[in-house]
Amino acid sequence: MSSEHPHPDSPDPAGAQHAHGHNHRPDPELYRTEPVSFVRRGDRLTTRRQKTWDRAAGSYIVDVPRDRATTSVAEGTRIDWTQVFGRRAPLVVDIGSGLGESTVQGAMDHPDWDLISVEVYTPGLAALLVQVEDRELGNVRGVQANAPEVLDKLLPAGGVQEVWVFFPDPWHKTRHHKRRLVSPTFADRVARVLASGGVLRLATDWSSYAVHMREVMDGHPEFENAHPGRAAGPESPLTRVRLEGRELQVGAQPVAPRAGTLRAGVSEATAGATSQDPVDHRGGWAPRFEGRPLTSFEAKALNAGRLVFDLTYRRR
Ligand SMILES: C[S@@+](CC[C@H](N)C(=O)[O-])C[C@H]1O[C@@H](n2cnc3c(N)ncnc32)[C@H](O)[C@@H]1O
Repeated sequence: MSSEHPHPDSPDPAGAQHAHGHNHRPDPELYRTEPVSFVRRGDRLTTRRQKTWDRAAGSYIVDVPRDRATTSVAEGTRIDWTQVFGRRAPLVVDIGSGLGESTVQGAMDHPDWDLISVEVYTPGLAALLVQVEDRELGNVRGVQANAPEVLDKLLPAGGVQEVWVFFPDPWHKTRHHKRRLVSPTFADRVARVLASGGVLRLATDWSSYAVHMREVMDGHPEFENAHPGRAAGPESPLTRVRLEGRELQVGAQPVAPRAGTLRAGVSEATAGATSQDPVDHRGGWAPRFEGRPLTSFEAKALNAGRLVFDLTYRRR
């Protein structure tokens, strides 16, 4: 997957620089009120995916009226999911579904659920369609649109059972943090669509993003951590990253060493650590979600020595 996904931090994303620099290339995303969390990438499909797309997109990719950008959702759009799936079933929304592995796994494990893959990347959705056809899954649909707009405009208040955000683009550079998908406003959006008792599942292989996610979600009044205090202290993956210098091989940019007892090279990732105490006393990390397949993307992170942080929050 990563070979198909150029790292969002490598090229300067459209708009992040050109909007302020001397190169005034128009940015089609700038009309939006918030920076988007993705960079549009090549949409070229392999022959198999193209054939599948041509045959199956009409049935499985939900038709979304657009505003200005091709990934936008026009104001006033409503979707009747009962009509789309032909039944009323618990809705699970996989945001930034990549090549669709988690969606497909969820659909196979829970034929009684309906799964919605939200992804802007056409080859990802085409890969999803290949699996949906191969496995004859009737309980999956794809939506090709910007996730915050999907949450606001296409999903009913209190109508969703689970929202999954697995390995969102990390946006390492400080000036790009505003592009991170998980933010307080994102949490508000998820809170609106989740039913009471519904669940938000998060996973990332970057400790700085994990700390940020935990900060945002622990601070949100509508959510409670499903595993408060779990894996704190020496058990915490965060403690291990801090002490073992596991993010030395960061691809995107060199990580800044911190002063004090932390090993040189431990990143800003380490946000929240004091130079005296690298131990994560708070914990709250969830066990690995068993419904999350090991994607090639996650395998690559593990091979690079990074750890994976799972978080689960329940809507009050
Ligand atoms: C790093 S990949 C992870 C894919 C998958 N969840 C996994 O675990 O392998 C992140 C994906 O999120 C998608 N994405 C990022 N921002 C998005 C947004 N605002 N709306 C929809 N998809 C988005 C990207 O196109 C990319 O495919």
